[in-house]
Amino acid sequence: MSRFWKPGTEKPRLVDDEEGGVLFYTASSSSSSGYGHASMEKQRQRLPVFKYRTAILYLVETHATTIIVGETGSGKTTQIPQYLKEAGWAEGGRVIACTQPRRLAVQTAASRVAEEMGVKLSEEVGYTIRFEDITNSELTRIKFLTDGVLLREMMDDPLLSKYSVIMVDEAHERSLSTDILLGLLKKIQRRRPELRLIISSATIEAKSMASFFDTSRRRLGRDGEENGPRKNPAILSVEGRGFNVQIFYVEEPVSDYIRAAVSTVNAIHDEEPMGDILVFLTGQDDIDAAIQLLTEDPHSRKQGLIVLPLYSGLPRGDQDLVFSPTPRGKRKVVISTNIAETSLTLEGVVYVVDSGFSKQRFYNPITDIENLVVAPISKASARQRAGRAGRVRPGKCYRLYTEEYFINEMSADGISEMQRSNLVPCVIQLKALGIDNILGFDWPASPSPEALIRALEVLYSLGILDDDAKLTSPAGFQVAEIPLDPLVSKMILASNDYGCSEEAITIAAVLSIQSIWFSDRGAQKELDEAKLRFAAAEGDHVTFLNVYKGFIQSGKSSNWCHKNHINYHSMRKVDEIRQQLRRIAQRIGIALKSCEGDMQVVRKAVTAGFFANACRLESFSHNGLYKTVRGSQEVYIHPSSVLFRVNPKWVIFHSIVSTDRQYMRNVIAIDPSWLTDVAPQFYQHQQLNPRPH
Ligand SMILES: Nc1ncnc2c1ncn2[C@@H]1O[C@H](COP(=O)(O)OP(=O)(O)OP(=O)(O)O)[C@@H](O)[C@H]1O
Repeated sequence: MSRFWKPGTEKPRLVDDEEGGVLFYTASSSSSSGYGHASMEKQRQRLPVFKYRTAILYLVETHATTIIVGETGSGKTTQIPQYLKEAGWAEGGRVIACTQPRRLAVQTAASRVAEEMGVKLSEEVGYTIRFEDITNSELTRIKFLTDGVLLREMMDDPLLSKYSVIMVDEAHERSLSTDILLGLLKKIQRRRPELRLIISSATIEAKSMASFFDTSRRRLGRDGEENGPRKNPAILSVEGRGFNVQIFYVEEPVSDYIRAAVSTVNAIHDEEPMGDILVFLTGQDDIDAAIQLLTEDPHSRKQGLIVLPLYSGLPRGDQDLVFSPTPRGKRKVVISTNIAETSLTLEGVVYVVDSGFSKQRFYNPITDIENLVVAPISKASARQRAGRAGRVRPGKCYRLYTEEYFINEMSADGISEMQRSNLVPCVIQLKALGIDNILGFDWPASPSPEALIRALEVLYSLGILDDDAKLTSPAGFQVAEIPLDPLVSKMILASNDYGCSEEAITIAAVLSIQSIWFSDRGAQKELDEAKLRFAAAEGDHVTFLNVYKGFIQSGKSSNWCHKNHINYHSMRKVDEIRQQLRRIAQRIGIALKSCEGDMQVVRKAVTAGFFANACRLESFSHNGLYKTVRGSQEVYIHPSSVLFRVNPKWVIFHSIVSTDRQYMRNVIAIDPSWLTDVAPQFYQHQQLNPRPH
């Protein structure tokens, strides 16, 4: 049996990192009083980055690119944009941009900076995430946004001309959008020497990033002298962090990280002084399981704990609870995915419990399947997670893996998303920005040629690229204008021909949020019954239409949602996204039209977008074994689908989740002849002939 170290029962160890220095520098005891009643301005001045204010402003002035590495919590995200503004970089109508890989980080950083500046969020300080623009084109001077949104802005303004400085924060995450953005910003710099870039992170490999941006040899003036700012990037290392974070490791590997996380939370609650706990698990399933153990299991339930989930699909109201102050005498436990890993400050958090895992995308170009799989995190992520403690007072981080594993086996940075994703969205984005030679694009880390070729092939079959691999006109340009996965956008475009754009837009809106169902723990039976009231024989997409229709007929009533186990906040969001998509559709020439209940045309429109995800029933064993038509991969219908156990012969799925098997989520029944109608180049007849048995 593995021996599980329990906090409080043995002496905590403060450990050294692999470079020999103390992993987390211990702040002097005077800092442990926290900021308490200090004024906001004093708080700002106590952050480690404050000592570097002049140096940062000097480097930004004199260098085209500045790379800033500073511990988590040192003040990079919240302070640097303010320093830039104070130094005049937002004068003359210019804007300072700060990008984040995650939506939640964008929202919280913008709120914090607005609060520190004493201004209303949406005016001088604002933010933009997909489907939510809290800025004012006249007033906003500091703008937080996801890197994906900044990429979209390039479609209207390829040189991003309104920005004076663009700070790419948390660059170590190497999200798909961050990498595309870095490649494009490097191009823009050549055309806009006055633009300044800041690349910041706690854990970035500064030297390789610097060599990527180093254009000094290419940019010498005629006489060999440099013009304007220096083209070789400056690297600044911000020393120090706010507060000490002690790191603890388990002595033996744990076999069940959910149970280990729960027992660690309970041990902290029993043994440690007050302070909230942030637990990192991998996804909603894990989180629900841990919450169930912490709140319902008589062996592990504790008094005085307020247990809250945090994941990207959580409705806004529930997310806000996480940020609300903890009532006196209680301890909040936030159980989160890696959404809380970077940039976030949860004020009451003193303890972090790190499972060592996260859900990551992995794409296989051979099978053409992108999976979300639970995989070990990198050292960079582990440091970010630990950095969520010790932000407003000293903290502790409990790692549910051994120290030896951390030092010897955990990879330093992990694999960038670019190298493990389906590249269809990335390729269309670059094409829309006029980058024709995708294979020759200057990537910070090159994607696999197979994945790129596969993406080109899919886009060609969708009619989005022509024989010269250029965007088709108008279809390719129209699809690129819709801020959704190109397969969903193609479905909307095709719905124009089938006369069902209203339905396709509703489906697209539902697919862009995590779930419209309210999954109350322990109420699975009631949820299943509620689903049956809306279930359509054609599949999940048509079921969504039934739910949306019911919601509208109820007058968008929260009561109606409650009675039907439907998440009211999600439906409000669907309605909002739907309105935005309708506006975009009209702008690009799609007629808004309903097919008035003719579900065959809706299914054809779905097929026109998702034909690459077609599957054929192979056998009824194990509740229905399917194989993908293109890659012959074994897949099953997910139990949450209305088609689970119904098993139509031919289906199309929206996405795959992997647990013990590969499960198709959001499934619709189709007629195989539609596949050759909508994508003759992709499907040759002979592939579709064998009958299921
Ligand atoms: N919402 C908040 N409430 C209270 N304090 C906050 C808040 N946001 C930031 N702070 C304070 O400002 C400090 C700096 O935060 P900031 O996000 O700028 O750091 P950072 O260097 O960007 O960290 P990271 O690398 O983790 O994103 C925090 O450690 C915390 O003390």
